[in-house]
Amino acid sequence: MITLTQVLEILKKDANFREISAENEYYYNWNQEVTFDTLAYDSRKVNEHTLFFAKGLNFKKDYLLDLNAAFYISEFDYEVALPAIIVTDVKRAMSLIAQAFYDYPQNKLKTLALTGTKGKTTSAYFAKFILDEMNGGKTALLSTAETTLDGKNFFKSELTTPESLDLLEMMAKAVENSMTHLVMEVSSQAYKTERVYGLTFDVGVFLNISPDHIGPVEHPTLEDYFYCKRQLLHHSRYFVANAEMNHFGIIKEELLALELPYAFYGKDTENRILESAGLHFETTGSVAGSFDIRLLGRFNQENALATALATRALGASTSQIKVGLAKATVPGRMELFTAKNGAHIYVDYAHNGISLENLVQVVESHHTGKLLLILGATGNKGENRRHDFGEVIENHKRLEVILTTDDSNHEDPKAIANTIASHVQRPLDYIADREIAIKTAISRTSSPADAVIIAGKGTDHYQLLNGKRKPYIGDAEAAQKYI
Ligand SMILES: CC(=O)N[C@H]1[C@@H](OP(=O)(O)OP(=O)(O)OC[C@H]2O[C@@H](n3ccc(=O)[nH]c3=O)[C@H](O)[C@@H]2O)O[C@H](CO)[C@@H](O)[C@@H]1O[C@H](C)C(=O)N[C@@H](C)C(=O)N[C@H](CCC(=O)O)C(=O)O
Ligand SMILES: Nc1ncnc2c1ncn2[C@@H]1O[C@H](COP(=O)(O)OP(=O)(O)OP(=O)(O)O)[C@@H](O)[C@H]1O
Repeated sequence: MITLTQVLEILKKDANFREISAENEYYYNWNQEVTFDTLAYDSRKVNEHTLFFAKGLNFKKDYLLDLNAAFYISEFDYEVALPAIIVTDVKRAMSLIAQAFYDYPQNKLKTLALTGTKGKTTSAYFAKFILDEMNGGKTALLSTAETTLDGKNFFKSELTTPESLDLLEMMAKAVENSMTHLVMEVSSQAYKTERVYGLTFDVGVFLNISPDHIGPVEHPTLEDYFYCKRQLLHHSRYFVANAEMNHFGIIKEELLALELPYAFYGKDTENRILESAGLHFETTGSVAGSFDIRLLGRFNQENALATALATRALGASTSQIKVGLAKATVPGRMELFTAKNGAHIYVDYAHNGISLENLVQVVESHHTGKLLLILGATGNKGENRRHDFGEVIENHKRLEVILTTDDSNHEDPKAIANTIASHVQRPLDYIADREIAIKTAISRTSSPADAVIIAGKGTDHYQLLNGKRKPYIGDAEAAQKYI
């Protein structure tokens, strides 16, 4: 519960309050106390005691007409019967009011936030497995792949970082469920749209940066994308950063200016990977030791080192880090299945050129036999991926490729496949049905030297076709069905 007095205090303190607008008059104070028992940003989820947030690009005045709520908060006076609290920034207001409404759950959890272009989900799972070793399974997790608020039940997330209202409600549930730690991914959009406004994390991690999420609905430029991600530096008590990432210089300068305690990793720092083999690596520095992980690839060892440093800052011992990392699996990221003939089937979420290149390189270096690739490209978005995928296939002549459907949406999957194939000199197969494509690829393997890479969908159990999500068995399930 929260009162109108508390709401106005929060907004005034944040220099976000403009006025209350009611019945054609403006007020700085309201002479009657009001108690709100729910907060909502969806007009379909209100009651007469709700404080409603009118926000969003697609918000319509119609949602407020005849709305049975107590007050609404907005940047815009819609001049409707319902009294309005007018603010300069509704999303900031939503975050701060939600924190008070849920009694500041962030202060009752030790929080670890991860950002970066690649590796957030993988590192978030690594961190959860390590912290679970330390706290006996009391780590809540908010990731692109899955969310858990009790450490046992997992559900699929809609956004990488939820809207502040949902986020604070989830944090409060985690506290109610006796969780002691929360690991979460913080996307650049979260900072751009104030989903984490007013939150400070115990540990922040910056994994890497490369051009991504640049476009009309996300970030106008790489500068904006990077700047938004760097906001995590300003909202962490301790920071871990990859010294090998692009533009690391400014991160270092910014951290020094903030006088924040930090750990850097990568060459030319004390925290380095010394020796690295398939699933084993050795490190030097504050978490020196030898570690095993279940995911191939040097970048996953870097994710593991970043996570080791971050969880160390939260009190994890080297042995807890070792055990956690050795146990960690990540849904849809380098999931490995072994066929009866010994061939390895890799299911990975890689859905752009860079990720696919990394993935293929890793698998190629571990398999001397046949290398099959199941791949499609999304329709009506990321069109340049078709060219990038073509380049990867062209660069790796050993790949035997079966092109297939991957969220073709309003486009023809065959036409998408033809565009990928147009960038490749050799012929590629095409099987529209993704499950049959997977079955076919597995049937073409014969020994442990062979591998099938199923790229793109990761944990998705749907195909986006003609604007609708149609049920799909899932890559991992299809792999297990036919091995
Ligand atoms: C830019 C942005 O933050 N967009 C998110 C935001 O949209 P918005 O605030 O503009 O709201 P909107 O969808 O235009 O809808 C308007 C409002 O009308 C309300 N409504 C609607 C219908 C009705 O009858 N009554 C009503 O009140 C809705 O509840 C909503 O509050 O709030 C919506 C939920 O309230 C999100 O679904 C939406 O995510 C969009 C769709 C999205 O996909 N965002 C992506 C770009 C994103 O955030 N991605 C990052 C990941 C990036 C990464 O991988 O690194 C993420 O964190 O997920
Ligand atoms: N540190 C890394 N550097 C480069 N590539 C990586 C790294 N970690 C993971 N990848 C690759 O990127 C893919 C996505 O990994 P993951 O889901 O962990 O990242 P993410 O940051 O959550 O991604 P997204 O923002 O696309 O959801 C993996 O399937 C893997 O191929």
